[in-house]
Amino acid sequence: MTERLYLYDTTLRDGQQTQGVQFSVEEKKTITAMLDTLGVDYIEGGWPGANPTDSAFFDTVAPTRATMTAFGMTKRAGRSAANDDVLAAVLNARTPSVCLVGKTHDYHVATALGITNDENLENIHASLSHIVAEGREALFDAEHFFDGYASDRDYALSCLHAAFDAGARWIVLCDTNGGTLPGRIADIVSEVIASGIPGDRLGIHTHDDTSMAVAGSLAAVEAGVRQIQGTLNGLGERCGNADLVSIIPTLALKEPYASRFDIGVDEAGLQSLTRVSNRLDDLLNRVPRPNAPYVGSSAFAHKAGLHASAIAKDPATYEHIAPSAVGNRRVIPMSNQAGQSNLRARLLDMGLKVEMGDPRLSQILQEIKEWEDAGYSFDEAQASFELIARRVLGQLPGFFVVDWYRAIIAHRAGTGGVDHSSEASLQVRIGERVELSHAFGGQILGKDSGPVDALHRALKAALVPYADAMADMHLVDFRVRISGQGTEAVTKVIMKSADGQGRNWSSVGVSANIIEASFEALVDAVNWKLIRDAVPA
Ligand SMILES: CC(=O)SCCNC(=O)CCNC(=O)[C@H](O)C(C)(C)COP(=O)(O)OP(=O)(O)OC[C@H]1O[C@@H](n2cnc3c(N)ncnc32)[C@H](O)[C@@H]1OP(=O)(O)O
Ligand SMILES: CC(=O)C(=O)O
Repeated sequence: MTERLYLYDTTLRDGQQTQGVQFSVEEKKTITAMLDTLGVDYIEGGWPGANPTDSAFFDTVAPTRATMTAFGMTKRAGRSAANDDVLAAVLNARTPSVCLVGKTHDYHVATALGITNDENLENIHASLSHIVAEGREALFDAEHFFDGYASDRDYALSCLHAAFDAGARWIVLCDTNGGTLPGRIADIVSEVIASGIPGDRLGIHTHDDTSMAVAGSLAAVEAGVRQIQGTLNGLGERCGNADLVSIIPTLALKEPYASRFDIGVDEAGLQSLTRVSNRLDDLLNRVPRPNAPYVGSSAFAHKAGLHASAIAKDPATYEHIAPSAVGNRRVIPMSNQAGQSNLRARLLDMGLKVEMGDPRLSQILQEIKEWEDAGYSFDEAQASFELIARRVLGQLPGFFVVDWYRAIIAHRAGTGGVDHSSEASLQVRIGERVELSHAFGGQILGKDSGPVDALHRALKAALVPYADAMADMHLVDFRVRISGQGTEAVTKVIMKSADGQGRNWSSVGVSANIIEASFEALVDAVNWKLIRDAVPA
């Protein structure tokens, strides 16, 4: 018999408090749909009345399976709950559930609110009673509860009981400043339960300021709380909130949780997790964190030769779960840490079967190690690795040859605006055909782009017979790293590209000259795309 453990998502509220994150109404709706498909129980949509976006979101969002929740704060002192305009705006969103944050730390009551402890208790009780009287499910976010408990245990508890007695469905214990460690959270939760608020009326809301928000949430569950609040990808104020993308699979797949709790997320929801996490990054125009637990592109990447060798025998040797359970996939990257097992696995991924002991395997490994010695790195540039392997195996089609290229940038001070600050020309041969092209850099985020963009455009324009393949290819990330010092320094460029068919790939270029390194990575990226369109893997 499993017990219900409720998931409460605050990506659209605390997640929006992340520095640099500003969701539009449409983005909020997209995220709402993602969360609803994932299977969380509550979606905190924002603070109606606090800003036009949140108000418009609540006015227009489609009905959800999850309980849509509006967030606000307890009423101000000196007025009734019914006469508090901030509370009225929250209720006007007409959500089935309302979460109000209130102070529970005596220091904050005095310093931030400037009122007496009793006035604050009255604000909490009256506000939560008002929500309940309006027929809504009421939640109380007990702000700074753990710090308040350390400062004045009895007062902090009396704040919780004021909300509980008013009929709040959930009392959510917030580690607002993120400084409380998991063991302490567990101890305090046990004491709250001993004070008379049962665990199935308690929630936990942690922040990641000590990198332990997930651990703190799990400690609270073990001590008895039955609601966890968190955000997708750990978005949130300062260092972020507890990451639901880690919490969900941990609860669903790991003991003692998996057999004990029902978290309402089914197998399909769990398998959508990697896609949901990447989609959020995409909306935020962020590069997904490769080492994100469960869903990162490196979460199941086996770089070391010994690991890859054992993985080929049984993936459980170096994987804590099957990557497919969370919609992720296994990667066996190539690098100077690799042996023949990595190599054969990678080649197989590309559709190239090479028998163990084939001398070309050693030749590819040797070349990879020599290239890496010269500054390249293939574990994060699998497209460039594939081109080397195909060349050694005699399976690299000759799509085009670049005869020459030239890139220039122009800067004219005081002209009051330059149409194009970079341009590039090049000549390519495609069989017998010779194509000469010229392009200007475009605009990226409203600014003139650089010479690499101009080269990219010129190359795409020159590859006339491959126009269709080029049309849906674009650059998604470009990273430059300098290694070595002074005149010995080399520049490594890692270029990440994508196409309209949902493929992502990375290529590498190395040179003392940043344009040359970039162009090398670009040519690899284009060749890989042409191979894939000709030979889908
Ligand atoms: C821990 C958390 O993350 S809680 C969520 C916090 N989220 C946000 O603050 C984002 C949305 N906030 C806002 O848009 C604005 O702060 C608003 C619209 C809510 C309020 O704006 P303003 O009226 O201009 O007030 P301002 O933001 O300057 O200050 C907040 C006021 O609320 C009071 N207040 C803070 N918490 C509470 C509370 N729990 N109960 C009652 N009053 C409170 C403060 O004392 C302060 O009052 P003061 O102006 O008399 O000093
Ligand atoms: C309510 C909230 O976000 C906090 O206390 O951290």
